[in-house]
Amino acid sequence: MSVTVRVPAKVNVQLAVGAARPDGFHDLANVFLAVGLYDEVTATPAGELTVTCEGPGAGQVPLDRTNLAARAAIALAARHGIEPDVHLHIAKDIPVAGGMAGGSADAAGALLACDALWGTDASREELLDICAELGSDVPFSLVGGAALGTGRGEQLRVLDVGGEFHWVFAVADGGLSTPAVYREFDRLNAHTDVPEPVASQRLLDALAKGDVDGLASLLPDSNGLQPAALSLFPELTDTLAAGRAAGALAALVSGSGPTTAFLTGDAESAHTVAEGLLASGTCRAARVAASPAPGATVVS
Ligand SMILES: C[C@](O)(CO)[C@H](O)COP(=O)(O)OP(=O)(O)OC[C@H]1O[C@@H](n2ccc(N)nc2=O)[C@H](O)[C@@H]1O
Ligand SMILES: Nc1ncnc2c1ncn2[C@@H]1O[C@H](COP(=O)(O)OP(=O)(O)OP(=O)(O)O)[C@@H](O)[C@H]1O
Repeated sequence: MSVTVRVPAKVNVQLAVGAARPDGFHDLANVFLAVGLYDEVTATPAGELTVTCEGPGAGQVPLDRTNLAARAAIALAARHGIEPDVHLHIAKDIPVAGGMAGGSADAAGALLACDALWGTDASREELLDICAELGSDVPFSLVGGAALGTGRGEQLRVLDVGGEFHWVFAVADGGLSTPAVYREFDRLNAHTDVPEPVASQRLLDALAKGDVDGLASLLPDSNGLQPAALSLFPELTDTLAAGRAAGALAALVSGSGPTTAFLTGDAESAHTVAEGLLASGTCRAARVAASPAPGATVVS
């Protein structure tokens, strides 16, 4: 018997970043929105813990116990006093090291798949606790939809979304390391009094109403990590400009980057913007996706 779980990618429609805390993390007001690009994680009984991965960028994904999906299986097994003897297969469609929480999605997917396979029957609360131990983005990958993440992003409040939003994601040539982007944020703000991060009520209202133009007007300044990502990856400025020129309502760096996100008016304009981005030669691939998307879900 095998269990397969489908898990979405995310875009941060707001990422307000506070000053570095003593533990090195940053307090956030992180407005997560799940988007319809998915990884699938399949858990199958095995003699020992093994991981395989297929799909774009699979070569960059570690297949040992550092893989976030493997770490999720180990954490669940340890809590229940069993061995993590499972084969995890990851069918990857979320860009790797792209700021779209691909590794976090695999962790949430593996957790749910192993829980079903092993019959450990963990409560939602226990699953969310394990997710938070694995990484700041992992709880949201489990929950999906839209949520405000505070603390380091792991404390979630579910948000209302009143309509569909249509996106294009431009995949860059190369990746960015999340810790490196936060370090660059610290360097750029070394002489600044960084304010407490707060969620924008106007942005939450736009999400709740499904107000595409309202959301578009707020996105250009909504990602506090964008200056750091652009400083480390200056070519992204050209990608953002190309997407705007192709008709996107708004353009921003997705999370820590280097994937860039473009909000469009409808599904048809998303395809037009994707074509324009590809033709511009400023990205490696352009993916169309709608939001909100459901969180980690058992599909078979
Ligand atoms: C950029 C985002 O993707 C936005 O959602 C997240 O904040 C990153 O979440 P993540 O990849 O799950 O990050 P974690 O695995 O928890 O942490 C990786 C590293 O990112 C930095 N980090 C992460 C989250 C946070 N609130 N402050 C940080 O400074 C720390 O250097 C940390 O060592
Ligand atoms: N299951 C996994 N899938 C992808 N990368 C993984 C996985 N497990 C560990 N990693 C490592 O994590 C790094 C970051 O990958 P990931 O795709 O999660 O980045 P990201 O989408 O930028 O993350 P985030 O948006 O949460 O900051 C990779 O370079 C890889 O070395």
